[in-house]
Amino acid sequence: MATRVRPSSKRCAVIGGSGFLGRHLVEKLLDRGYSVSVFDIRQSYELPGVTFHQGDLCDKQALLPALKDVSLVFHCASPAPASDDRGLFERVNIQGTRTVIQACIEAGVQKMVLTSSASVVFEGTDIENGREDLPYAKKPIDFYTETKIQQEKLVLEACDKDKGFLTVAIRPHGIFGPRDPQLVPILVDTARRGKMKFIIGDGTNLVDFTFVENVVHGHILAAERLRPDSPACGKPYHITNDEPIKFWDFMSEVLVGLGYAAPRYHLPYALVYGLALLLWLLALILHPLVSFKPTFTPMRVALAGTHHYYSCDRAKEDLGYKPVVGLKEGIERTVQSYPHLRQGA
Ligand SMILES: NC(=O)C1=CN([C@@H]2O[C@H](COP(=O)(O)OP(=O)(O)OC[C@H]3O[C@@H](n4cnc5c(N)ncnc54)[C@H](O)[C@@H]3O)[C@@H](O)[C@H]2O)C=CC1
Ligand SMILES: CC(C)CCC[C@@H](C)[C@H]1CC[C@H]2C3=C(CC[C@]12C)[C@@]1(C)CCC(=O)C[C@@H]1CC3
Repeated sequence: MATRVRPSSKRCAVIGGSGFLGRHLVEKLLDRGYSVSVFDIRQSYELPGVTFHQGDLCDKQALLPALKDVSLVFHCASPAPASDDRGLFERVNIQGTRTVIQACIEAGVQKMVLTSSASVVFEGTDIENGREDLPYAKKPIDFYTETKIQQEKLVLEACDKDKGFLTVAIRPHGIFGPRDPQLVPILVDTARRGKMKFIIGDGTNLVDFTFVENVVHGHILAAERLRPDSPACGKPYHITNDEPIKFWDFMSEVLVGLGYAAPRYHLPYALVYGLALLLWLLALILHPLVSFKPTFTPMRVALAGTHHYYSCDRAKEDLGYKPVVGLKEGIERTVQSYPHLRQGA
């Protein structure tokens, strides 16, 4: 009689493992003795101990070989929020996540950890010390957020102890660190174009920025604590640095660290948000004729001018989470890692 080989608990797959967070996660998993199978639409590096599978996660047949003999799957793939492409977000984050779940069940995967986002509850207005029981945003701020909500619901609803398929979602916020393709590069590009002179609003709004290694730590704890008797089954967890900082202080520290001037002049929030909305609408209407991508999108302006910080008490209680790198050290290490983005480089 053919016996099915039980996948090793130290063999895992990282979907989206070529990305910023995914690669940091892969590196930490290797350090901890896991062997890793990466599935991504592109291959961005090579590492001993990692098997790469290149393909689109919407294609179940392409996914299955990457999940062979794997007991644990991390799903951290998503199109970049800046693409603002509704069709792409729906295809990858919603239909693609359905396919990932089906493929995991078919391949006998036992645990799945989704990288969701704390933004699933953000509607563009203040959130102070938000807990996981806040309702999902009824009016999500953009297509990215809208599809992250659907994605998280799909994954958490798929948790089924009887079938032996356990799921959990990690909701990070404002991830930063070495090799981030988004936050620091966009910030520096905006500064180089002379557009980082202004503070939107009064500059006192508190925000979470989370060093990438803390986000990785939260993912691995969730995976290792996820068992049929664990409170983590089918639940979302905020993972932050647990050190909310003024949005504009964080921006200034990064800018000054890289040799640029800190923003100084204040502009009223409502005015900038209104202009950003107008530009976004113009870009949408004129899209077939002219293509332009405004830097100050309504989403970025809302993130820059409101409080959005979250409690990670639930992760502390259920997962034993505690940040492993403080904000000050995280910022220093990030700034050091971008010599090519320094002023004058
Ligand atoms: N960067 C941030 O501040 C935050 C990110 N997140 C979430 O964290 C996750 C990772 O984000 P990052 O590492 O920042 O992004 P990233 O863009 O660096 O990585 C995403 C990876 O997904 C891959 N991918 C995209 N579409 C795919 C497809 N159809 N099939 C296979 N692979 C595909 C990309 O090639 C890329 O390597 C995402 O789910 C994102 O929504 C959540 C909160 C904050
Ligand atoms: C032009 C400036 C006003 C802002 C420059 C920095 C921004 C690019 C970033 C500040 C907060 C960041 C953020 C995200 C992307 C990059 C920022 C807008 C996310 C939208 C990434 C995906 C998420 O799930 C939530 C993040 C919130 C914070």
